[in-house]
Amino acid sequence: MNSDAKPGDVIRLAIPNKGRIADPIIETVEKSGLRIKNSVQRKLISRTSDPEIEVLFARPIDIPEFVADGAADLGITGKDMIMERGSDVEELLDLQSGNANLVLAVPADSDINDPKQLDGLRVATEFSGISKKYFNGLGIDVTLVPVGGACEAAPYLGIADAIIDLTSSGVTLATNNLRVVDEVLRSTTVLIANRDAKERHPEKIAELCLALESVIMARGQCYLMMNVTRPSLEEVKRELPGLSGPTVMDVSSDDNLVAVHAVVKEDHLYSLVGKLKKAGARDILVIPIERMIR
Ligand SMILES: Nc1ncnc2c1ncn2[C@@H]1O[C@H](COP(=O)(O)OP(=O)(O)OP(=O)(O)O)[C@@H](O)[C@H]1O
Ligand SMILES: O=P(O)(O)OC[C@H]1O[C@H](OP(=O)(O)OP(=O)(O)O)[C@H](O)[C@@H]1O
Ligand SMILES: [Mg+2]
Repeated sequence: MNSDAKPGDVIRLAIPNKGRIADPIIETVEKSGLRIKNSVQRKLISRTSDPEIEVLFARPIDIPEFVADGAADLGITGKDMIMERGSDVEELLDLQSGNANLVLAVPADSDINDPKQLDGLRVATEFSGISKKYFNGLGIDVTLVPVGGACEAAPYLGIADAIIDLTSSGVTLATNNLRVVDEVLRSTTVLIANRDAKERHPEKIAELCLALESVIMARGQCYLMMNVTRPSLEEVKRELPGLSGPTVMDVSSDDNLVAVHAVVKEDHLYSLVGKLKKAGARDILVIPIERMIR
């Protein structure tokens, strides 16, 4: 057995080795408590803080088939990669990151406003599998022009009348004077498994899902602690939405004082702290939340 061969009882999790979704995925996995031993060197196979789980670093587009054919038990990659490969895998969890839309776009001055107008025309794309299914579903016969990247140049170069490509900020489309005609797919990063892995390791997979979910739930939330005199309590509580209302505790050193704790959205904090102070709160502490399980 070579050094990278997987002993039977170890679960292999494939994650991206490069590209814009790689680091956010590694960060989420590490924040869940599963530390990756060689995440810097990006060795092919890396041990983790859980002796029963190892990580396989791979290209995002290869991860769906690695999971489907058993080279890995689990994987984290983009939904668009899974759809493009048409892999037989099960989605276990949406990591709610790596958001990208796969869109059909045409030159801004084109008279095409409906995909049906592309019948008999050419469409350049890196996503031939998804595009074929999309146009078949619409009953439209187009010529797909496969490209390996920089798809947005195709109409300008005269090799296609439209493109199907990813967009997130919209800068590439705008820069290349391209206009969206239809949305083909909304992609996020997802945790996937093959059926065999789900049957052999139900508890470990459930444990990993819960750990990852706790990181996702905690995103954008923070923990507030403050002291409030009893007469100000009602006014302070009115300012605190919280998950299930704030927690109020007696302060042993002072009968007139209570401690108030609450989970609040980080983006409410800027205006909230001033309102709480005005309502009578003091000694206000803001603490980041790493994980949250409802
Ligand atoms: N512009 C983008 N915005 C958001 N997500 C993107 C974008 N481009 C690619 N992705 C996502 O990154 C994942 C991997 O795609 P890909 O391998 O092309 O990565 P990349 O970051 O674009 O790297 P590369 O530089 O090799 O193109 C896919 O799931 C895809 O949805
Ligand atoms: O909406 P935006 O934020 O502008 O991103 C969209 C661009 O990102 C991807 O290209 P990438 O930069 O990954 O190059 P690639 O085509 O070689 O993958 C995609 O193919 C688009 O061209
Ligand atoms: Mg890319």
